[in-house]
Amino acid sequence: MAYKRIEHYDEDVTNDLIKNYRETIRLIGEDPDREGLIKTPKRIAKAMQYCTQGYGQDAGAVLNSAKFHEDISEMIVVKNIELYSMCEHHMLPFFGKAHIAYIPNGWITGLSKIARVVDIFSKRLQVQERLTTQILDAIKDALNPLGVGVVIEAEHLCMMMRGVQKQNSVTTTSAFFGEFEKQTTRHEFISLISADLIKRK
Ligand SMILES: Nc1nc2c(ncn2[C@@H]2O[C@H](COP(=O)(O)OP(=O)(O)OP(=O)(O)O)[C@@H](O)[C@H]2O)c(=O)[nH]1
Ligand SMILES: [Zn+2]
Repeated sequence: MAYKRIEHYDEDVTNDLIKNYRETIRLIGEDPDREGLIKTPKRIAKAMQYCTQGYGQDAGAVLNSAKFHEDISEMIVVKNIELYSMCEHHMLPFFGKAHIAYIPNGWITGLSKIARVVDIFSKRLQVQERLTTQILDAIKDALNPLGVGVVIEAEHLCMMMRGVQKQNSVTTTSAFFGEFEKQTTRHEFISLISADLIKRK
């Protein structure tokens, strides 16, 4: 699958979504023909396609598009990569930060490509755990590195604005492969990101 960015919206999908969101607006007791709402179904249709554009994108192709041969065996860390995703249970946003490290094995990738991979898997309906392992697997498969570590911290609106209504909980998920399964390597990575972890009073 080629790496593509959505620069236009699929007309048929947009028209079908507009019909759906007009109906949704009506079902929640609003008037879809009210002046302030008249363009809303189209806005949501575009926003939803934007927020789920990761389905049309291939993380492996992105990582391979800027892959360079380098004999480096030290840890590379890209931290504080902001992410916005939607939980697959409520289709409400969850958002936070990803911290990613890998130890190359002859190949490195462009730093921005690591952040692009986060976007590709975030812009789908997700659970935070699967998002974490998908990022890990994509880097593992594309670069064949000695190790990969991924830590994601996120706040889930489905736990904040509804449901259990906890405003301060932060969910941390992690996935480790290869060298990062060893405690020393894992500790080095965690110590490099520890100052950046989300703090709560
Ligand atoms: N493991 C995991 N759970 C998530 C994630 N996002 C949302 N959830 C949870 O998915 C669960 C769905 O539970 P259900 O009982 O089917 O749904 P619900 O009745 O709306 O649950 P409440 O949110 O507790 O009101 C909830 O516990 C959510 O907190 C995620 O990324 N990972
Ligand atoms: Zn949810």
